[in-house]
Amino acid sequence: MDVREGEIQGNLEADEFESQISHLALDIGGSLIKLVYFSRNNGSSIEDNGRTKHPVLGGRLHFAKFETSKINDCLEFIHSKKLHLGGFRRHEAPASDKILIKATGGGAYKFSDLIKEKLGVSLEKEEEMSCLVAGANFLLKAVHQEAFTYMDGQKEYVQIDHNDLYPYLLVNIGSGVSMIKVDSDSKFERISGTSVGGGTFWGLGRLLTRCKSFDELLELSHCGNNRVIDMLVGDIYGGLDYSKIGLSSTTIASSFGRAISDNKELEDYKPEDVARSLLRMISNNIGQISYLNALQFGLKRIFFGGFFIRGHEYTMDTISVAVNFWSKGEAKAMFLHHEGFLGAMGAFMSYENHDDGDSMNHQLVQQFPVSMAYPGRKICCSLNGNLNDNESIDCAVLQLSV
Ligand SMILES: Nc1ncnc2c1ncn2[C@@H]1O[C@H](COP(=O)(O)OP(=O)(O)O)[C@@H](O)[C@H]1O
Ligand SMILES: CC(C)(COP(=O)(O)O)[C@@H](O)C(=O)NCCC(=O)O
Repeated sequence: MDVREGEIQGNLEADEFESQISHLALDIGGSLIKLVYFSRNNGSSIEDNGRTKHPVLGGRLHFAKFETSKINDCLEFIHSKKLHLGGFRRHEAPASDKILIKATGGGAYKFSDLIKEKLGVSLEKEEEMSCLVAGANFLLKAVHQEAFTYMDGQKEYVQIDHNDLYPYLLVNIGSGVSMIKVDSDSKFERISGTSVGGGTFWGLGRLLTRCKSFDELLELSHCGNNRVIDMLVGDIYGGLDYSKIGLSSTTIASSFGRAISDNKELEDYKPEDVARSLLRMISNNIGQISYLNALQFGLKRIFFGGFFIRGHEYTMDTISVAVNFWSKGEAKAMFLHHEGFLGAMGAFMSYENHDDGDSMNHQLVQQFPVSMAYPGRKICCSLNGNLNDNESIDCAVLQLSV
């Protein structure tokens, strides 16, 4: 089981916690299942522009993930915490079909029957790209220190100007990669994608290194040296730079290229060198394709999400260098703290489209200050802004009478 928030009960006693859960959303991807859910604290009230007082549900957004291949563990987790009761209700439906949980990703289709059978709830499917965009827009606007750059070991938070966020390119590196041009809160287009993504890294890495987990593979790549396997420009040019076309002797000329002439077998290479080379190849390639798409559509800002990144320094550094190199410093790679939860967050946001006569008559609002709640949304979540240690985030639900 790979749950980021094993520690969620740290905030509340289990019983208390379970009774206060509302709104569970799922993103069931090719590799991982992501969960976002809201737990309530005690109510209070805030004023809307100093005039109307609205009741407020203080609470927390929680984030958790499981491997898709271990979906039964995930369903058990949901069941044990009674998270499945946190959907919306169709009052007119028969008892067995009353609760709907928002879900996105291919698994919302693939596992719909299994979830119905095990949890007795139906899935209300939300389109994956819309959810990614809604989640990214929301997190970028609502969470302080959501976006950052990473280059040469330096992490720098990016202040998001709500009036100058669009257009941008969203690159979601999940099992595969989707590239989405985001023009506004509601306008976007998936402009490209590549099948060489996180699933490729993990799949090939597992075969080549015999690592048992993704994190083990990432860790291994920390201490590897890609030069042992990659063919560098210097290997071809007798140690020289190829300055005429701007390539230094240390630039990779051909990923894994040395393996053709070394007369070695796979066992002769250190797994850490293989892992390093693979990570660099995939990250570089995604960075380059992303930049080319950004160039084609005149986009200067590129946000990278998806769990391939995993907050891993070397991955981010490689992507940043690729974007910087190809754009000659014109475009910038930025990363998102909630990288892999964009789709689940977007599915969570889509509860705003439902009025079940209960807790959906509300807005999740920016508590401080209220005016930052962005318009045109019933749920415009958030937050004091800061993330705490267990990755859950404080937020407030403003209950509106509609
Ligand atoms: N614990 C993990 N198990 C498997 N893959 C992981 C894990 N952590 C990170 N990854 C990487 O994240 C990718 C999945 O990212 P994600 O954004 O969840 O996409 P998807 O929606 O396709 O599951 C995997 O292909 C792998 O590269
Ligand atoms: C099919 C997908 C949208 C599914 O999303 P995922 O589970 O990988 O996050 C994604 O894998 C993808 O965009 N693949 C690349 C396909 C292509 O454009 O060639």
